[in-house]
Amino acid sequence: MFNKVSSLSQLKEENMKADLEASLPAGQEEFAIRCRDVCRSYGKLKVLSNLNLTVPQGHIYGLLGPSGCGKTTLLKCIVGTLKISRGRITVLGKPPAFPGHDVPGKMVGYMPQELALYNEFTISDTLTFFGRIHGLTSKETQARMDFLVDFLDLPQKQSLVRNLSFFQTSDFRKTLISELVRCYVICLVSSVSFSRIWQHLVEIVKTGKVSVIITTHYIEEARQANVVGLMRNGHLLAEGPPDAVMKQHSATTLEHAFLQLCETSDQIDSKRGSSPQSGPLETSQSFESGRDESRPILGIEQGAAEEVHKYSADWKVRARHMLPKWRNIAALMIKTFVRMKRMPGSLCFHFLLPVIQISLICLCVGGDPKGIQVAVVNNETSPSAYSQSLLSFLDNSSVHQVPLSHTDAFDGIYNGEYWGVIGFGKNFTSYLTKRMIQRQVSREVVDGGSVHVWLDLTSKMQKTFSRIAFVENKLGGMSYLVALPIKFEEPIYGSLNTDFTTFVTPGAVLSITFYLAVGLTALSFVLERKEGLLDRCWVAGVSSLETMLAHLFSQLFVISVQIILLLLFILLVFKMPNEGSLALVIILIVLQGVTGISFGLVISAAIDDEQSANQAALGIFYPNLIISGIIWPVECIPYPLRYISLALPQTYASEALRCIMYRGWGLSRMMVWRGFAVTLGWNTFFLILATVILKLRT
Ligand SMILES: Nc1ncnc2c1ncn2[C@@H]1O[C@H](COP(=O)(O)OP(=O)(O)OP(=O)(O)O)[C@@H](O)[C@H]1O
Repeated sequence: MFNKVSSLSQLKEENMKADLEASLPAGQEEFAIRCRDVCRSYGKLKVLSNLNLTVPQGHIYGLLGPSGCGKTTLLKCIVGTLKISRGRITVLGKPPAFPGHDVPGKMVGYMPQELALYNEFTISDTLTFFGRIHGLTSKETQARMDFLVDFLDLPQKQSLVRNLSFFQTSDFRKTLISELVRCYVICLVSSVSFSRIWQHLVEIVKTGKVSVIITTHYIEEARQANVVGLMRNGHLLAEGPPDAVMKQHSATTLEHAFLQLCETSDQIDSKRGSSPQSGPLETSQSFESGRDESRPILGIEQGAAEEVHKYSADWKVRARHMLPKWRNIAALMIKTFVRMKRMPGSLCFHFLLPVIQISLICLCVGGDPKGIQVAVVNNETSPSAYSQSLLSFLDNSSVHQVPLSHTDAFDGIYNGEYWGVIGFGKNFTSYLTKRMIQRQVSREVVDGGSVHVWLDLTSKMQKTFSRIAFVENKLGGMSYLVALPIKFEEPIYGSLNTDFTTFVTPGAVLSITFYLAVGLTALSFVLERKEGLLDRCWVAGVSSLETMLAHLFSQLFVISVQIILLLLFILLVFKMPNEGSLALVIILIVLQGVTGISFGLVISAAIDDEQSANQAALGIFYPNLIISGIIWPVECIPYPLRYISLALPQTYASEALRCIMYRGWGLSRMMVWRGFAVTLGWNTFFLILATVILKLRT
């Protein structure tokens, strides 16, 4: 076993030498990281307070301190994913996130406390992904993969991460970063209790060009580090080699030394607190008696006054720094596709969901009602009576007529068995004839010559407005037949058979595409942020714009398949008319999908937990559906609300899609281009907003 480890170590050392053959830039040999008077707050909570820390080049630095003292915050500031409020940090000679400086980027490796692995990835997928974002060739990745699998005794490369044991996963995470990255500074937010991994890190720093900073709250674990920094309440109490720190405080363990330092710090605090002249404890004391911690340690010399560094970068370097890198976008897209491939059930569900939704709308919304039970009380018995003729006009597939006596009909409607009662008096035919022939008739004749209708307008009827409308229309139609015949000519647009489904479908297609896209993306960053994967990628040099574009492009693939299936169903299965350009129809739906993706990205960037992200996505669904004129015309919306409706992403777009599909209009018509313009405007706004939020939050 030992032989295997040492030969692997040799191989590893050779790899490291090859990787680090390019020497560090001049002036950076002394120290890897230097923090001076660093302050950082979360709102009113001051987490880092005038912190000074120095990590010499080629050392393992153990950053120790109790939970919540600010270790992770400090590491995030060092790797450039968090901005400091005050002070100065230099990593390998320049501040983090300085244009052209590869921190964050290939010079720094970071493994957060969270899992930071994709559970549905195999070991091979994981290494390939991280290798890609660190710019390794596939050959290099393969060599490192072989080393890791042997070194950690991992199962097959094709084993899923979720199937690894707890310890295998933990070791895999910790070693992954140091193994893959050709970096000069490695930051690990976790304890490294496994001796083989310590040994591994010791070998890495032996090259003299790599420095490691490890945070832990298990103080004794850091005895093996070259330097330790004891941290409390956001600043360092002491910094130095572990033996020196213990000797300084005549302690046998680091833990005792730390306790002693805490007591001293508390005493100084209380003394200062009791003296009116004294200020807060601004700078901490190092292990060298009386020495301010901001002064050099471990022989690193520094002038009495802090040298004021001025950094500048060429505009070309700045521009290159801002521009998205295709390599990173491609790596993130491939990652998303691999995840999709590993979850085929979920992918099929995403593809089929819009088809199921639009099919349900076409089948269940807007059609004619069937089998409505209506009681008929006809007091005329003659087969040639007008009442019989009028009843024969009713569509029997919709209205099921139940001939009953007056008492039974009313008992039935009171018991909820019938939707209505249609009644004819016994002299209906003769009175109706009189109404048609005579100029003036008595009230009795008017009443006896009318069809009497009693409807149950509660519950069922109210819930199904279209059915009421239908019943009223059918029954009302009988009076039109007598009094006011209307002939509908061939319509200008649409057909006489146009129903509610036809009106709803274009808006429904846009709405389904939009909301499924929101659903696909609203949780994307939330989950990745929670798992530490976003931090992990950002430290590797992936920018928020690249993350955004990668999500947009990969989700575009999913919505394209959804749109193709949707169109096949509405045009071929449900035979919705399309008089206009199919290309325009497709482009408008795709653009609405992009609006949904970018809105999802805004939610994802702004919100931290799944529940709130889900609530935000669901919360806007119904109001937007109602006031976008999708299920009922905008003209019915009362005025102040109508202005809001017109500004929404789907109101003009639904109108445009209806105009293209049913009127055959093109982009020259204002009602069409307005839908495209509003959609493009929202896309741009959401994408910029999501990028800005992501950037501000790092
Ligand atoms: N995003 C955040 N928003 C608000 N407060 C935060 C945030 N992240 C950390 N904190 C708070 O800052 C303080 C320091 O947190 P930090 O994670 O840096 O400590 P730590 O020493 O790394 O602790 P641990 O070892 O338990 O991870 C804690 O009180 C924590 O609650």
